[in-house]
Amino acid sequence: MPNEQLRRMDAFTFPSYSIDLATGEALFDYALTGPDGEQRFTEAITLPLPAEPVSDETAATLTRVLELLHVVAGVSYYKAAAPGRLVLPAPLGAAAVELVTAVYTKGLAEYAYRNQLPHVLELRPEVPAGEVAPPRVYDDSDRRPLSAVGGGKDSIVTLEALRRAGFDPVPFSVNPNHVIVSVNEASDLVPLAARRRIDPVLFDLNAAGARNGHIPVTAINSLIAVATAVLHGLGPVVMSNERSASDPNLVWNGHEINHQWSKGVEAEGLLRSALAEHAGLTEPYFSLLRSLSELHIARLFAEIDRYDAVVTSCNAAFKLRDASDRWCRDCPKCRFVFLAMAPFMTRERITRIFGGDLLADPTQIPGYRELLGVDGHKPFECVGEVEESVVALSLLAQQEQWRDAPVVRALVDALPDTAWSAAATSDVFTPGGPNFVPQRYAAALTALAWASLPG
Ligand SMILES: CC(=O)N[C@H]1[C@@H](OP(=O)(O)OP(=O)(O)OC[C@H]2O[C@@H](n3ccc(=O)[nH]c3=O)[C@H](O)[C@@H]2O)O[C@H](CO)[C@@H](O)[C@@H]1O[C@H](C)C(=O)N[C@@H](C)C(=O)N[C@@H](CCC(=O)O)C(=O)O
Ligand SMILES: Nc1ncnc2c1ncn2[C@@H]1O[C@H](COP(=O)(O)OP(=O)(O)OP(=O)(O)O)[C@@H](O)[C@H]1O
Repeated sequence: MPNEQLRRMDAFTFPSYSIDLATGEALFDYALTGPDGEQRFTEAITLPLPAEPVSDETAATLTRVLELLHVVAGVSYYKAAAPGRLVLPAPLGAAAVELVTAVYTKGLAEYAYRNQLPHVLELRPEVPAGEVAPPRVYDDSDRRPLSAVGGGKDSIVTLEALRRAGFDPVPFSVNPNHVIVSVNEASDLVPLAARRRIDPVLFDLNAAGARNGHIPVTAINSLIAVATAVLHGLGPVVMSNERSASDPNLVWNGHEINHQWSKGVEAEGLLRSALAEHAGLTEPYFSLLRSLSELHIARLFAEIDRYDAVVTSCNAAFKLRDASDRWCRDCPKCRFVFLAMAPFMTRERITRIFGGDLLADPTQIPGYRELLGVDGHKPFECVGEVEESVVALSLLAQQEQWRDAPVVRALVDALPDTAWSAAATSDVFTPGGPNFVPQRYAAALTALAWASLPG
């Protein structure tokens, strides 16, 4: 469909969805509609099948989770045109509507900002009138957790914390690539995987210049994980989303723009409430690392060495096409994770993990100046707060192995005195902020956190 016609689309709808319990394949249909006709899309998500056929009760709970997933996963296609109307397929309760509204507004905020589409931030779904039958209540809280694995340091810390505390986690990923497969192999745990196929029509439209941009992918992966947990009779989905994921990159037209919105604590709370209301799940989903800073997580990761040869946090390795093999060593995320891990590792170890030493390379200085708040705003990437970068730098400046590295020297000279005094009183190693970690899981993290304390 030509681009001009896409731009005239006035509504986004959700014609149907289906699940085949014999194959695990769910098909989600979407449509952009307007005066020139409609553009249809179908996304296919294949859940891993359990050994035994599922009961009617489980199938009913699964259906409820998939109803939420159908609506949430529509963001990828909505964004090709960003019409003014979002027309939901069926009545939903208040908590589910709140989730959907936030996913399409706050979750698409970076997209709205970059494409200069302020109406997206004000979008309100049209919800068909009617009652939603109450779901069966499903208490899953004491079952084996499903631990989402993204191949980076954060999910490795969670997996190890759960395992060491005796929770017997099941690693889970959507479309595991070679990095995730290697991380799972290194864990020696038996993983589950779901397949997600975005409609290729979207890529054709993108290539022809359709509207495009960032989407809240964690909300989608999270609901796929919850659906898998339900199907396999497992317990809560445990995520590895950190404290700083809740902090915006900037404010535009009075709205917070957060690249990581669906990793933040607001999204976590909304998802939990919607799953409780719509699917009857009592303990569906939480982030074990919610109260920790990225720097704190990096310190915990340094205590674990079994994944050194495989861990990869660089997003370039997770592209659907033309992915890098591991760390690209030239993006904000590589720069930040290197800076965050360096204070807690030997220079030889971190250079081995990354395949190079970023702090020895002066061409990295401009990128690091952004991370340290000297230039520009926090990059649109999964990176920690400026304060965390400053604290990491101050730790490096005190270490013989790092203090003369060209990048460390240049950055120390570039930072104003006020930054150093803020770093001196920083609470980056003090867990804090709201979280949804159940009591019995909180101890898992505390044990790992204590193990990493110096001395
Ligand atoms: C890997 C990556 O960072 N991709 C972002 C990149 O997309 P790119 O075109 O370079 O490559 P692909 O990821 O292969 O995407 C191809 C197109 O498909 C669209 N798409 C992809 C996944 C999906 O679920 N829906 C889609 O519509 C995508 O828009 C491309 O047109 O740039 C894009 C535009 O900014 C980003 O949207 C891509 O981000 C992926 C969705 C992704 O998986 N990113 C995560 C690594 C990521 O950014 N995670 C955030 C958390 C964000 C959140 O709120 O959940 C983080 O870790 O901070
Ligand atoms: N393909 C995936 N399948 C399932 N969960 C995923 C996938 N990719 C990321 N996640 C989960 O989404 C959350 C955010 O991902 P993120 O990339 O920040 O984490 P990570 O890979 O563990 O660590 P890092 O921040 O070092 O990259 C984490 O809980 C992660 O486990």
